[in-house]
Amino acid sequence: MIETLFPVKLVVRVPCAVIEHNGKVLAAQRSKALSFPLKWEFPGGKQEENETDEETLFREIREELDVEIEILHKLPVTPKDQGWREIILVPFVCNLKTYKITLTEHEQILWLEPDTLSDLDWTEADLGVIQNYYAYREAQK
Ligand SMILES: Nc1nc2c([nH]c(=O)n2[C@H]2C[C@H](O)[C@@H](COP(=O)(O)OP(=O)(O)OP(=O)(O)O)O2)c(=O)[nH]1
Repeated sequence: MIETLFPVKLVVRVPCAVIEHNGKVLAAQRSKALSFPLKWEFPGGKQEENETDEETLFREIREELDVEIEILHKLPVTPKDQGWREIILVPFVCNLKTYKITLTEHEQILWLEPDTLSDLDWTEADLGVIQNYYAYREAQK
């Protein structure tokens, strides 16, 4: 019998935050030292075992920005096949509950007018998040 082996693809769930404040949205630039160096992303990170999406989000935002956030809305999940693994971005539109941001991992952050988000060089998966965020904003009007 001929057996075909299908390698199991790693699936990585990554909750992330589209943080709104005073009409602007926070974009974070990945560090030079990480994968996707200097690309822009929404802060967040990989889910750990036994965490809910929300628990991961709050933990990662505390770790990366040292702030507390509240969730306003869950956007559609955005999968991105990276060949050897699949990233599933789980984006949440959020507000700040505390305001003093201290960066621990990112190169820099920018607060952008929503319309100008797509001017930055985002990771590929984020392009879908931005489109879904625009659709959410349209539906709010
Ligand atoms: N937090 C976040 N990660 C994103 C976004 N878009 C995107 O492709 N990613 C990818 C980058 C990372 O590979 C992964 C998040 O992992 P992480 O931030 O917890 O850790 P990492 O850079 O050390 O991950 P790795 O690539 O080295 O495995 O998801 C995004 O908008 N936010």
